[in-house]
Amino acid sequence: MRIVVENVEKRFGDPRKRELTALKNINFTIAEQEFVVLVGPSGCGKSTLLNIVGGLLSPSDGEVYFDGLQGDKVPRIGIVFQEIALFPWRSVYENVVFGLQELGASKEELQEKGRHYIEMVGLTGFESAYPKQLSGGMRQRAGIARALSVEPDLLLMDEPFSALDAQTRTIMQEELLAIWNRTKLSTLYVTHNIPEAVYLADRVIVMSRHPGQIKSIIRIDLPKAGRNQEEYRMEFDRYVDQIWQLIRHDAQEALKDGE
Ligand SMILES: Nc1ncnc2c1ncn2[C@@H]1O[C@H](COP(=O)(O)OP(=O)(O)OP(=O)(O)O)[C@@H](O)[C@H]1O
Repeated sequence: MRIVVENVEKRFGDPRKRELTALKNINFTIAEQEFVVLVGPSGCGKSTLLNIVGGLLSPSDGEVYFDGLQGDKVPRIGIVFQEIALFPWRSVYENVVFGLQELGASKEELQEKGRHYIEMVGLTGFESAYPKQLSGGMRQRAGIARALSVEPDLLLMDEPFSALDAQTRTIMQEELLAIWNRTKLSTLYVTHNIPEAVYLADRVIVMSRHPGQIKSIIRIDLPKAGRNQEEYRMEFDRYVDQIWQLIRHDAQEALKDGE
């Protein structure tokens, strides 16, 4: 199964007045078990593209399809946003199994999968806690468990750690990689943070802005586990620098435009 994004274009606004072309000529694929990261300056259309891939927005032109999905099965998509929208009146367990409940899972399945994914994100013991009793990092973990619990064909993550402090963010990146190594889900991940992209990605899609287009697609040829170790430091930094050089000009322009 492969996700194909073909000739996607997105225009906002009234065609009779001034339209904004947010995305133009977007073509890429996400292979089975591939972790693809979108990076680019503010306003280049990362979130718009993620929402189109997730079916939350429709493209003005082009299409997104799941190639090789069995029969006429509807793809399952798990989404994690920057601010996790947990239901405040539901416990961690009730939040995590929410999607499964919507899909009509049996009570046994809810319990089994709830336990499994809560354990996977390190929240065992907090099943009955409510979101307001959790730290920001724990809330993100619960949101990740909720997205995983439906066992999606594609996991979408839009800046999931950007509201966290730097230390928590580093820990969460490591944990996400460990979780990904267990689930191997096809993933599309949006971030501003270039080292985060190099740390997590099989491939990084670098975008430019006005209109949002793909500037380059870079394969990160470093072992997935341990790429932050000393022995890979030089290659890691070279990737970070290569991506920064591609983004730098657009990022400066975005700053001038106040985006
Ligand atoms: N609903 C909308 N109506 C009109 N314009 C929109 C809408 N959503 C996004 N845009 C515009 O489309 C462009 C891309 O926005 P988008 O939020 O996708 O960028 P981004 O790369 O995710 O930005 P950031 O990194 O700052 O979150 C921007 O110029 C934005 O103002």
